Amino acid sequence: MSLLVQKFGGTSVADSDKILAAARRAIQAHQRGDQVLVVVSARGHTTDELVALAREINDRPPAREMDMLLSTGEQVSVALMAMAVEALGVPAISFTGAQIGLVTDSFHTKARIRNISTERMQAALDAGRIVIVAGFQGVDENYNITTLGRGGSDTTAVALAAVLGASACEIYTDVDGVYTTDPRIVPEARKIERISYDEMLELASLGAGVMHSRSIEFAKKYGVPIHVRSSFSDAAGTWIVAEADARRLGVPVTGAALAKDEARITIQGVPDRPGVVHRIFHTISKAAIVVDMIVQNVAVEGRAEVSFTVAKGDLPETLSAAEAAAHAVGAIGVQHDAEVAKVSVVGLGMRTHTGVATTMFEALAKEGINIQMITTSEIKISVLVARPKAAAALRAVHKAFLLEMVHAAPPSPFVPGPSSKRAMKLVPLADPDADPDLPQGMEDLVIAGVDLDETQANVSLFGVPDEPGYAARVFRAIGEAEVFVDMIVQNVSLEGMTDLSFTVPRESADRAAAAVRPFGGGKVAVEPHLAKLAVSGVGMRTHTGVATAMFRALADASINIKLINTSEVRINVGADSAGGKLALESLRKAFALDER
Ligand SMILES: Nc1ncnc2c1ncn2[C@@H]1O[C@H](COP(=O)(O)OP(=O)(O)O)[C@@H](O)[C@H]1O
Ligand SMILES: N[C@@H](CC(=O)OP(=O)(O)O)C(=O)O
Repeated sequence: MSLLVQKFGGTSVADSDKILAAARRAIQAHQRGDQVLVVVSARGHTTDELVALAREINDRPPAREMDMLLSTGEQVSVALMAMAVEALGVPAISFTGAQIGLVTDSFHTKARIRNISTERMQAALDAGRIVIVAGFQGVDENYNITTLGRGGSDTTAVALAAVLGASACEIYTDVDGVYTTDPRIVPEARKIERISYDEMLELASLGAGVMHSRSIEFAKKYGVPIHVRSSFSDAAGTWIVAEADARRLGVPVTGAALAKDEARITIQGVPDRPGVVHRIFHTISKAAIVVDMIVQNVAVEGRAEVSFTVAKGDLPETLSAAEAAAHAVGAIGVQHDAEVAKVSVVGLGMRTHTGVATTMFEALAKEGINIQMITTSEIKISVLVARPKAAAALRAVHKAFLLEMVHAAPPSPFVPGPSSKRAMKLVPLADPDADPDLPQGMEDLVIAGVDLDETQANVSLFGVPDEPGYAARVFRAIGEAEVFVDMIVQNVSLEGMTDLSFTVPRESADRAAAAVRPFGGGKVAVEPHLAKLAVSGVGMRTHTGVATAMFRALADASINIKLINTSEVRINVGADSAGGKLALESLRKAFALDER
């Protein structure tokens, strides 16, 4: 008998009819012979209403009391859902997070799961009941109620599927799957039949609100297939699965996303020497701010510009941290823009297709949209644009990659394998016999590897005019010279001019330099010996300290950082090749230690 986890989001339990409809779905699966565990969120906009209510009373409500309050939304839902299932004639039992021993750390309003006890749920399932669990909540070691951060019910559902060895985790929502982009902004968006964990992780963090990034990290770590589908229809939705099951040949881009509420901070005139980048991000991560797009390009006259983005709401705190950091490292100043948005494309196919960046930049150029910043990773390209242009930029990019067509012919439906105990061995909390080599908490960071690539060269083009169409023309010329570009970094322009850096295979560096020489001020620099260092793993974004730890390890080895780009699953740094091996050693040492 296999076990199915079904999660119903706020929109799917908004009123009593919807609760009854969700209960019927759970019962259908139960009647097919599955054991069924249901995770529910607070009804409709309950959580938002509770947040607003708290703010009416106290504009800085204590985080512990906030969790006490917010967790009530899900408690209402589980009770009603259990009543609905019982009303339809099937035995059910509801549990809060505390009642299933979902133990978290004590970071109120953004707690991480450490451990879950399966006994009580398993006993109820074995007794033939449908088990209903409150999403989004847990309890710390001292029995304080905690919540997992907004959207956290997805994480609860996937975590329960992981520890119980469910055959799949179904996420029921108000759309019938993951779309090529947000269908509210681009009505031509198409449903994606299958997507890999890494692509979904990128899309989720880049703005596709349909799934919570942390839940995908869980699914990847524990191998849980996720099926995102509509609560209001029986149509197959989107399967989020391992790469081998998701690959689509011939398609470079799987989806596009928009993060609307971003703010950009630039630290100007940062001295180009080892340790400086580490000091900057250490100061910012100490303020518990999640830094997103980090861009540093090659220094001019011993000074570089370091830019990064944060959620707009975090801007005031970030600015004070950035100003302190700038002062500490002897930078010239801090500049910011609160009116920016990030548009990204994601696809496994980018690893093998050339010209993806050019297509994206040309689509934006055609709409007259200026690209303020560029950063890339193996499977994504992100650009920063002015917020009022964001929706038009997303539509243009979606169209350029023919995303309204590529998913029209669905592959055969994914069939999950039999239920198996895929869960990693979990160490009981505070167990004196715990194996120090195993993660202590389910959401601990897992570093998969540290790599050194010494085959690349860096090409920088200085004095590029900051106007629409430039990046498109430059990368078209590189494409025509048949050069495969790996990392692209363009920092924000401060005086109407910007610099563009990119990495290419060493043997094609001169060809690339010749191709871009006609552009900009014509000043091109080739750094033929670049060491590209990468740290990859699961939890890189949610554990903000990873980039900082990487920069610290490089600073300790006196390695100067020249280029940075980050993604959900990887942080890449370009450094002087002379120190490559030393840097690799230093990183290996740094990440052998458990981060938290
Ligand atoms: N790429 C995407 N595919 C599907 N939906 C998306 C995407 N990007 C954003 N969305 C939005 O996410 C919404 C569903 O997420 P959410 O409101 O959190 O649901 P729930 O309350 O069920 O958890 C959809 O209504 C859709 O507008
Ligand atoms: N109710 C919580 C948790 C959650 O995950 O909700 P939903 O599944 O509706 O996104 C929130 O609004 O953040």
